[in-house]
Amino acid sequence: MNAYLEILRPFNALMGVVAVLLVALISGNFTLAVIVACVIVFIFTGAGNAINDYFDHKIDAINKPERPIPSGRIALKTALIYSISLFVISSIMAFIIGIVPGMIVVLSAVLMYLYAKRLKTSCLVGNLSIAFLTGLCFVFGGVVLNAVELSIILGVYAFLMTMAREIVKDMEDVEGDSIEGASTFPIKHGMRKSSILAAAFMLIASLTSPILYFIGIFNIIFLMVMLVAIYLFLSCAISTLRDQSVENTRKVSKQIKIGMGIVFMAFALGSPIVTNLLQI
Ligand SMILES: CC(C)=CCC/C(C)=C/CC/C(C)=C/CC/C(C)=C/COC[C@H](O)COP(=O)(O)O
Ligand SMILES: CC(C)=CCC/C(C)=C/CC/C(C)=C/CC/C(C)=C/COP(=O)(O)OP(=O)(O)O
Ligand SMILES: [Mg+2]
Repeated sequence: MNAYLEILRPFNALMGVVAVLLVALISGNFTLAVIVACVIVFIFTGAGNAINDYFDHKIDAINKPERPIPSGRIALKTALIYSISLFVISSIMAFIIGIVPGMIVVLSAVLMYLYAKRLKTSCLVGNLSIAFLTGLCFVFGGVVLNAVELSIILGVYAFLMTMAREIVKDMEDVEGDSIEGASTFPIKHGMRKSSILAAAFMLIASLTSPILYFIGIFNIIFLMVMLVAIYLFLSCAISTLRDQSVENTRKVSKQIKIGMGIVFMAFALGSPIVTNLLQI
């Protein structure tokens, strides 16, 4: 894959795009602004991944040398200019949609930069920043599509599950992070307490998610598909509590991401448009 595309982590960026499309699908508000919002989220997420790799280049040279910067396929300064350019482009596009979307993107870009430069090494603050930005992805779609209340509800779930996954990722990176002098939750409070905190976030998000059916946002198909995701998240929680090894946390991190994909399908199949289509 081209290094300038790879550094954006296009799969993550597309997940952000899907989040915006889901808000459109669930709210039934399809306008041209959806397309612009999707492009903004793709570019912003890519910029966030690029600035993250820029500040991580030393630790990535040890842990992930195949990445574009440590492998020499993108020069360090070029990566910085590339990331900042993408933040500027996504901000300008957002202001074209409106003042509020523009302010959301600019403030998010500042938070993303601060996360990558400094916040990620501080206990829980880095996790909260990424989880907030991931949840804000839905809210950004809601602001553009005039479906703010719905998007906040979905954003809260994205926040909770991303918090769980970020803590698991910090457990996976505990060796490299401690060499770098980071003060992540696993380093400060140990792997056992980290596994309990991550499992708590997974359980809260999973076990409360059927509420979205009972309050009428989604149809019965949502509930059926969610049972698969809930089963996966519960097994991730149990696995993390049982085994805090790097190998197992790497496996759990991947499984949580798969669970997020299943939740995306539950949101789509459970949406009112499908309800009307199937007359259920
Ligand atoms: C139980 C329930 C309803 C959960 C909802 C979970 C859900 C739908 C989450 C959505 C998450 C989302 C919008 C993700 C966008 C992609 C993204 C950039 C997420 C932030 O990931 C940061 C992570 O550290 C990147 O690392 P990696 O994935 O290893 O590259
Ligand atoms: C607010 C708007 C307009 C959009 C939000 C769009 C989204 C989904 C933002 C999510 C935040 C984001 C860009 C996260 C990616 C940054 C990242 C890779 C964090 C993890 O970094 P590390 O802890 O270094 O882990 P890695 O090993 O994956 O590098
Ligand atoms: Mg990194």
